[in-house]
Amino acid sequence: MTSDPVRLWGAAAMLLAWLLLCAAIVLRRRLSQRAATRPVQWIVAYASQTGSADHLAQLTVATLKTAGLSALDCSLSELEPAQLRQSDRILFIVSTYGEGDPPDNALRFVRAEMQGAPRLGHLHYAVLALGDSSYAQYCGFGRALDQWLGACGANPLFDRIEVDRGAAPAITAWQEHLCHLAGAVDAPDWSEPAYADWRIVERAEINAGSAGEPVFRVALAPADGVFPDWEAGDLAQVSVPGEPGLPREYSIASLPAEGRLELLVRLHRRADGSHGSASGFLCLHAPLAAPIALRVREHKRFRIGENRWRPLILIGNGTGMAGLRAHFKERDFRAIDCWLVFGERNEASDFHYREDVEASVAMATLVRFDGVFSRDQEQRRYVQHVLRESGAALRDWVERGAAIYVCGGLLTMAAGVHEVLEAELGKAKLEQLADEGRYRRDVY
Ligand SMILES: Cc1cc2nc3c(=O)[nH]c(=O)nc-3n(C[C@H](O)[C@H](O)[C@H](O)COP(=O)(O)O)c2cc1C
Repeated sequence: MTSDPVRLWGAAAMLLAWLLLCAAIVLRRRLSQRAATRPVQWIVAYASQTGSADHLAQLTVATLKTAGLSALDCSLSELEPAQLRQSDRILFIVSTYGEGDPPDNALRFVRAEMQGAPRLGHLHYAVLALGDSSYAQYCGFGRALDQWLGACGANPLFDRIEVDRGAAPAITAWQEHLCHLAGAVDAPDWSEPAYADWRIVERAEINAGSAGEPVFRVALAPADGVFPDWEAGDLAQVSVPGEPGLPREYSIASLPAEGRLELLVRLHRRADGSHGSASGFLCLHAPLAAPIALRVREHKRFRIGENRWRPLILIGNGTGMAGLRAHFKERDFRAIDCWLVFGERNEASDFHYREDVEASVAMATLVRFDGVFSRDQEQRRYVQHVLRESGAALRDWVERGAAIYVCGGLLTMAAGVHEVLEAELGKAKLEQLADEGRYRRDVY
């Protein structure tokens, strides 16, 4: 021990310096930890069946980020209970399906959250509801969600905006609110890709003698010969002359490698006997040489995506064969099991793409094919009957990792198929498959 005051002061100074250094290190680490765990400022939660809400969510996030804010998008089912209870800003972009029902990727949220009434007084939110005013329950899910959030005490940033069939003014109104919230001056360009001129290269009625309305196979090619890229599952939007701003969407049945874009179009007949404007145009009135305004729309939720190496169960009816054909055609290039269940009225007249189905069966791409023709026997029989009778096979395929793709009429097929899948696989399992992107539907 020393009693020399100079040495004692020196030691004290060194100790102080060391303590200060330690404090600085701890403080710096704390600050950087806080920065790393700082919650994201904006969450954009979407619920989408055919990708429009999903696409708008991505644009919304990009706009917020451009203004220097932190933002992330997720599907409503991916929104964690803690995120809902802790975030103070969430933007909801949701569409409506069925008869006022939520899209598939909102089902978990509806069951887990909307049955209850968590206290959300801290939350500021806005709802962009996508819908179609020709349905009785216009924007039904968006309205229900908005009402529920209000009842839980959440605070609307501005009134719900409803978008009727993608109408541009409503989307512009949403953009303006966003720019205001983000403190941005210039609204970014959200315009959709332009239509290109296409021409019909072949058009044929393919169900002569059918008990149903005529179905046409319409093959198109771009006027400039340059095919855009698309994938199995994607959609073609056709702008009908005289009806700008209301494009009609059709599942694309072919792949770019085939050198044509094929659609299956059922000629729609109205109650007064006149033809639907879009189907009448494509099937009957559009002259073969005249330009048709068309653009391809990516349909992420019906693409193969993460399911590329999984066995596939393809289920559909009627013109839903279009979306399924693109998927099994693509499989011809890869040896992975595919099971197709297709329903129509009569085998003789309504077996769309018969040659392609038979070719894929011969190539063993389709290791199982069930054609279910409802009127070929006394008792009406539909795809859901085959699925019910094949419960063990269904479970086995899903056990082996299969993904399920459903394309066709909602009321004429998909609702019944959904019920059978729930019964055979279990409600929780089907929900889990939907969450994992292993149950995908393109229904209309
Ligand atoms: C089978 C089917 C059922 C629909 N039911 C409704 C409905 O009940 N109410 C509504 O407002 N819109 C309804 N729509 C329209 C969709 O909500 C609308 O097309 C929306 O823009 C789709 O957005 P998404 O691509 O994000 O799923 C329905 C669409 C389809 C194909």
